[in-house]
Amino acid sequence: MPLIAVDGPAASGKGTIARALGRHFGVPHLDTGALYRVVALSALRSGLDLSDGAGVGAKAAALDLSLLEDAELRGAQTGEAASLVSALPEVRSALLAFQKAFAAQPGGAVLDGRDIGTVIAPEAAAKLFVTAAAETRARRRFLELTAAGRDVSEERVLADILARDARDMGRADAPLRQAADADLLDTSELDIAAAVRKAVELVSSQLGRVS
Ligand SMILES: Nc1ncnc2c1ncn2[C@@H]1O[C@H](COP(=O)(O)OP(=O)(O)O)[C@@H](O)[C@H]1O
Ligand SMILES: Nc1ccn([C@@H]2O[C@H](COP(=O)(O)OP(=O)(O)O)[C@@H](O)[C@H]2O)c(=O)n1
Repeated sequence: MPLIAVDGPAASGKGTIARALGRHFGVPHLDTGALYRVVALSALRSGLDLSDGAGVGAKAAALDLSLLEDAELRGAQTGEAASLVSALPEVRSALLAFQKAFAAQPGGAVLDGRDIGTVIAPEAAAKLFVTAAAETRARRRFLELTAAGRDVSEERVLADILARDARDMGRADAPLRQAADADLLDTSELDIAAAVRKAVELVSSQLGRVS
């Protein structure tokens, strides 16, 4: 059964695509970014210093999955904090086993994140690296946040996204990068339906199937 890895920068549409791939191929989906967001939210609420590897690592080891439903999970502050805590090796190693176990399900799986094709599931049968122009990504995230009732400016969202991408690509432990065997999917000029169609086509071809 197919194991599919989807990576890419913030608001590129990787979650939307990964969810759709899960439905199309009939495999469960894991949004790994949400795990880092849960850790960030726990750390923020406990007043931890976000560079405290041991303290934040303990939050990752005792993952409070009820926070997946928290209203603040998708907020910009949580995303920024997630990008800070995700650079801590203690946090990455505490989340490794959970993600690897999800990927190893006998029925297959699709995971999206930053290091799925490179670290979590390098053996994946199909890999996509989803990207889009930074301005396009900022626009999408801005629309998403304002639809959720958040008061943000598009300029601020763009600045946050650029800062987060730089940190995610520049960290020593599992940096964001395209795996050598991943297909690049630029969604800048594609709406959701077209992006999903293209993703299904690329993954089907990697799996040696007709889409
Ligand atoms: N191709 C697309 N065109 C327009 N909007 C998109 C596209 N893909 C995703 N979106 C929207 O952009 C936002 C971010 O998408 P998401 O899949 O959550 O990105 P990521 O998981 O990469 O952060 C969501 O509101 C989503 O509905
Ligand atoms: N596999 C992953 C997934 C997310 N992350 C981190 O978690 C943060 C939040 O991830 P996310 O996927 O929810 O962010 P968006 O792309 O949705 O904005 C990212 O900025 C990364 O720093 C990671 O390091 N490794």
